Amino acid sequence: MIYDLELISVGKTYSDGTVAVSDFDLKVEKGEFVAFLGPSGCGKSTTLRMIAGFEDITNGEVMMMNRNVTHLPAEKRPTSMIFQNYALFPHMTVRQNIGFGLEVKGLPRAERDRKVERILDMFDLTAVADRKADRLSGGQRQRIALARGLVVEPEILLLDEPLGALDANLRRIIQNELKLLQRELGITFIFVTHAQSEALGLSDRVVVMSNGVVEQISAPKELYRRPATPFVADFIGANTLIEGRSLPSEGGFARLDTPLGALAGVGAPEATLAVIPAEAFRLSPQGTAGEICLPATVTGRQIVGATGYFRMQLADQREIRIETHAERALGLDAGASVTLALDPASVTMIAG
Ligand SMILES: Nc1ncnc2c1ncn2[C@@H]1O[C@H](COP(=O)(O)OP(=O)(O)OP(=O)(O)O)[C@@H](O)[C@H]1O
Repeated sequence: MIYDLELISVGKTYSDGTVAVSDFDLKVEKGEFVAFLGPSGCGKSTTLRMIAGFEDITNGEVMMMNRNVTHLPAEKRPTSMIFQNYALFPHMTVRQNIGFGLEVKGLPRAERDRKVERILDMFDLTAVADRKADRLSGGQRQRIALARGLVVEPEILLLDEPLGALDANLRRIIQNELKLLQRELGITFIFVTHAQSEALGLSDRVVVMSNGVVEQISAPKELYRRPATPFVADFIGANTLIEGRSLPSEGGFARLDTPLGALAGVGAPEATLAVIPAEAFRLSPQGTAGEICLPATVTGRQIVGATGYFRMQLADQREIRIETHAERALGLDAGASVTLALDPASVTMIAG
């Protein structure tokens, strides 16, 4: 199998001793959209810059299409990078900005012009092609940055929080455009973001990072349904984490002895942490066969249209929030005792 991009145990220690990334392994197929997601400072940008060739690699190797590019300068790599602040040249026109990369590569004038015109048309920028880049809106600048990255026809496009400077509305619009564009061109995208919804909504796979290490690499749905580490369980979605002591498995489910009683879920028998997504809790007087039933007390309730929002206290005093149909919420005021049912298939058991 030939991968577009392969990171083999890649690490980066800055000269001041900061370990920004350790042992990063990743294989990316042609045309995949991969997001690097994690809190500020977790090493996302450093990894992207190492892939681009803007940052020396301390350990490990970077391969692109079976070729070792670890020590290849940035301009010789089949990559192109788009920065959060777009890094446009303000005094150059849109056309000059887009053509700059081709000029650096030494393409003949006629070919350069042809490529630039084509991409201006594709990004709907022909009308503003002769304007200076600093006389444009955020959305237009964003398009220019994308056009500039794509005009050099990279195999891999690297995007470092490219939508970070846009307001929420424009961000949504450009997210859609970006996804369509990526599908259409079939180019591999590596996208850095700290916005969970952006990573889960746009990418084929998400790499979750924390403190310079990869926590999990999964498709968005899998990441959401089956977090593999306590960090991911806490960072993605709205989960309740309950620690316990492992019990023998039963009925194909791992089991834990917890302060709430025995819990069952999907995972290894030696797991010690139950991860319960907010939407898995169901208000039900007796549950159905095979479900786990937990007693709870209503501590707060709000009805908005057809939805009832509850705060509930579990037996170990922790508070959780659940949503249900408004009609089920009627009569359940603060202080009411209820039973919450849980399907063990929706619970994930992991090592704590
Ligand atoms: N040039 C540098 N010299 C020393 N340490 C650095 C340098 N650049 C980044 N770091 C450190 O390396 C770690 C990773 O930084 P990096 O910018 O890769 O994180 P990030 O996940 O991209 O964060 P953000 O979302 O804030 O951009 C941080 O601890 C950061 O302070």
